[in-house]
Amino acid sequence: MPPPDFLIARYSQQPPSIRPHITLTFAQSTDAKIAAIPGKQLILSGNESMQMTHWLRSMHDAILVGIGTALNDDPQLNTRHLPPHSPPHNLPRPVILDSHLRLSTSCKLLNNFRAGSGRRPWVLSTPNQDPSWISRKEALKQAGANIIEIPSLNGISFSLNSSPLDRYALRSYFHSRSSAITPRS
Ligand SMILES: NC(=O)C1=CN([C@@H]2O[C@H](COP(=O)(O)OP(=O)(O)OC[C@H]3O[C@@H](n4cnc5c(N)ncnc54)[C@H](OP(=O)(O)O)[C@@H]3O)[C@@H](O)[C@H]2O)C=CC1
Ligand SMILES: Nc1nc(O)c(N)c(N[C@@H]2O[C@H](COP(=O)(O)O)[C@@H](O)[C@H]2O)n1
Repeated sequence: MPPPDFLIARYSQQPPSIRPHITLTFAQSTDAKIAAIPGKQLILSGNESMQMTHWLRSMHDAILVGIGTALNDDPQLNTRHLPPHSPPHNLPRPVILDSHLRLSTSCKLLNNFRAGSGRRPWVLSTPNQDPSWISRKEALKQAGANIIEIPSLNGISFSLNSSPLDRYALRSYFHSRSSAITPRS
């Protein structure tokens, strides 16, 4: 089963570009909230909206979240709400902004990767000589994460059109948006 026509129409209209295509999405309550009490995941989307999110995930190379979301929600960022398909639906590459390497080695993203049901997560972090950062880096690498070191200026200074990420040929990002992340243009 392909994605719904309105999504195919929308995404086939993209002009060829040297910049990656970025889709920014968030679910919002009727009183304009996107998150609840820290430490508690808030599910706002109904079934149809969630399915659309998962179709969008299947149509992008990567999905970007901040470490706050990774710690709070322990997300999977996969396409499990879509009907089974052979070959399987495309899974987006999880990309996590995490300067201090706070990601848990037992998070679902790494568990799924090790179980063969998710892509290897890429963790964007800030180079650091602190022994505890180095030891967390080794632990996360052992757990399956790909750690990409990017210099930091008030958070990771990533720019989706001219950053080290370009080297990895990701041409489309699905940004599950929190309030915090704003890429530099
Ligand atoms: N309703 C919805 O659709 C969605 C809701 N959410 C909710 O949002 C909440 C999390 O929000 P919050 O913790 O504020 O934000 P994020 O999840 O975006 O995490 C922000 C953290 O990411 C790290 N970071 C590194 N580089 C950057 C950068 N360049 N720009 C911004 N952040 C960077 C920083 O931590 P450090 O300094 O340690 O690197 C920063 O504190 C959760 O409750 C989650 O459920 C999230 C996504 C979608
Ligand atoms: N589409 C959508 N609706 C909501 O109500 C949400 N809370 C979110 N949140 C985003 O999806 C991530 C969870 O993904 P999994 O279900 O674990 O695959 C969460 O971390 C937010 O990025 N999205």
